[in-house]
Amino acid sequence: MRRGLFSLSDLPAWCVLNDVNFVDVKVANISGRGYGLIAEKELVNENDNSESLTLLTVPKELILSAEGVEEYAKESKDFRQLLDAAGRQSNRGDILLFLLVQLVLSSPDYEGGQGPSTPWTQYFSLLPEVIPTPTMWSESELSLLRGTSLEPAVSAKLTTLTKEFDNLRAKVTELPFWNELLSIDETITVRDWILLDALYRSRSLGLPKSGESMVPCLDLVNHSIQATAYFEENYKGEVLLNLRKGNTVARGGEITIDYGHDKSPAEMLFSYGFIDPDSTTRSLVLPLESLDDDPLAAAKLHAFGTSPKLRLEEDERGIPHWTAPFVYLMCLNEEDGLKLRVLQETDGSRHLKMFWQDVDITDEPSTIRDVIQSHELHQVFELRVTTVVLNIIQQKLDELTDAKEHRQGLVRAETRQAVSYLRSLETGLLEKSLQVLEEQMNQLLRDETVIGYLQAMGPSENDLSAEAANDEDDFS
Ligand SMILES: C[S@@+](CC[C@H](N)C(=O)[O-])C[C@H]1O[C@@H](n2cnc3c(N)ncnc32)[C@H](O)[C@@H]1O
Repeated sequence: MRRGLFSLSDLPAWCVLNDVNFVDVKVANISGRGYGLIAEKELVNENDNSESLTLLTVPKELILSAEGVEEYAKESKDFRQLLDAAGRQSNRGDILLFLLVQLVLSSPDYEGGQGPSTPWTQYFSLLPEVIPTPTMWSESELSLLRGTSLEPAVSAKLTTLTKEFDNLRAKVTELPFWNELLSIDETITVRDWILLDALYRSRSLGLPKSGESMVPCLDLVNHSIQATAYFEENYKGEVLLNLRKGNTVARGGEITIDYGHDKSPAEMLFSYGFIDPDSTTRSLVLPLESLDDDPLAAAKLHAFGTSPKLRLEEDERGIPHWTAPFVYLMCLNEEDGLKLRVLQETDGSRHLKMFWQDVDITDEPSTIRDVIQSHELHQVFELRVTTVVLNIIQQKLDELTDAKEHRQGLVRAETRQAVSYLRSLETGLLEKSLQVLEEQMNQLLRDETVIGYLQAMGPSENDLSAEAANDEDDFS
């Protein structure tokens, strides 16, 4: 659907009308970052200054939160109908529906009849049409992600967004206005839904009282690890942007906030469409799949409860560490002491229970790593686990280095640059992790219990251990 027009020069009047107050700062174009906030004069907040220096105040009524959505539903019967038909599953989903309404109300194609506009209706047109997040990339750009940890995440997200949009269309068939826009005329397509999701993901923030919300004007502030400002929600429910203590911003200098310095490079690119080399932790997350020949695979996945992941992260000394509690479940079986049982309650309901040596770990499946420590064969278990993790990392590294660049189609220079940075960070982390795991494996292979166990297993198992680092098997 065509977007409405609302330029930066219209913003001051909108702010006056809606009680948004900028103090000594203004919105400007920032090279390579879209809009951002800059100082109109030198801003100083001394360390010992007990008063916060507030640069922006946004009234509670403008905050787009779960409460804000409900307020609008009270004012607009049409929106309430839409929410009742297709919403109330999650705060995010309801906010996306609110944004969908604003997209329609603010479009030059809109011919009226859908209830009152809100301050957001006009403000929506100021928001970018193109967000650099991967869900909005072209096929050629997406192909650059091949082998990275982001490839499965983006593909899964696009599948979810398509399903959400199809669901939305199915749920509004009884609402003629929306049915026409979404299904008959197809004026609104899945591309619009992807845009709304990207806007939400890249511009929402967690407020202490209102929860995950979008705050107009505060969402124009860019990120830096050396952030000069921070936001807060005061007792009146207003959102404030304050200069940090001990900070000075020169006239014309940009005011920034910290979007979160514990995010991995892939998460940063996924949520915001850029990687800040200074602010990302050296980490990556890979989805885990059960071992092909594990007869208990489905039960273990069910008992684990969440989708299993392998996380690699470098500490401050640059040493990589891995966490993947599910790999312990992958490598343990009945004969080791892992039991999965379906228990029937007196009311007839059935539950899957998981035990390690008769200790019930159903509620805390991730504690498996700790509870096996006291077992006499725990070094043998560690060897299996290390072998599996090592194989996963080796395979990922091969995928990453084997992926050939697909040169067809348009690829923006900034996208190519971001992906190439991501690839080099992930390659480095995988290589380092591999080295550490190989050392761990060699140490385990020198352990007396492991040696004894492998000898007892006979020559074939022994040969296996000698080539463990390259082995596809899991020793189980
Ligand atoms: C909350 S918005 C900030 C305002 C935004 N620049 C605009 O024009 O509306 C977040 C988006 O700003 C851009 N951005 C913020 N900080 C950035 C940075 N340090 N480097 C590059 N882009 C940045 C990214 O496109 C990100 O998705």
